[in-house]
Amino acid sequence: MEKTVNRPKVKICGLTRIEDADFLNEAGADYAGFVFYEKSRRNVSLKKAAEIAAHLSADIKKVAVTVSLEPAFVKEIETLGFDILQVHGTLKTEVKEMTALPIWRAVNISDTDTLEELFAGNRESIEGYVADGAGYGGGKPFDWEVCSSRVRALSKGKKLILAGGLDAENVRTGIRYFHPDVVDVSSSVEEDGKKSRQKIEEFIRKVRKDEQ
Ligand SMILES: O=C(O)c1ccccc1NCC(=O)[C@H](O)[C@H](O)COP(=O)(O)O
Repeated sequence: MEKTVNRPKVKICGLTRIEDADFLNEAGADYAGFVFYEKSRRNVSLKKAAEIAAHLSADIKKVAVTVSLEPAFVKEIETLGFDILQVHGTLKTEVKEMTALPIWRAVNISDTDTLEELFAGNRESIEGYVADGAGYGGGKPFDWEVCSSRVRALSKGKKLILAGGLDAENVRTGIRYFHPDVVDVSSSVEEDGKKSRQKIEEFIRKVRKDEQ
């Protein structure tokens, strides 16, 4: 018998095609992530992101996923109607000061010894922490066993978004470890580098499966 845990919302990250929006609508995702990072294979232009976003159901929140976001880019993201700014790398002071959008601070965990440092600072200006694996959208989990209680404590009072190598097989374990508000996935819901309708549906089904 599985112990009852909270049912988190689901973010599907790295949309690159209009049909990806259809997949999220059909599967009932809660958040859609658009990657603005030139080095990523999931990078999209603002124009392309706007085109895809226009096909999303109104109740799916749009997350702009960025790395060391430049202040000059913030207004453009706001103009396109994004709901949340997700910032990996450095969170610049000017960015915090200039936007009213909720900020999700991503912490890419590679060295568990430095976990506390990753969560340090910026606390008052952020809405949530994305606890993510090493690399950007790398599809690898961090050490849940070593980190879960510390991550829960460090993110207390903020939203916790669990990311990094989640898939339909491990997501319920991740939920039990972290009790996240949101689970965030990209790599495992792809087939040949493209989002897969079937994998997205399967992932969301697993997250929302009734507890027994
Ligand atoms: O996905 C990317 O290419 C990416 C590039 C730059 C910054 C962040 C990126 N993805 C970050 C995410 O939103 C999450 O880490 C992602 O959904 C989890 O990815 P995965 O481990 O592949 O499931």
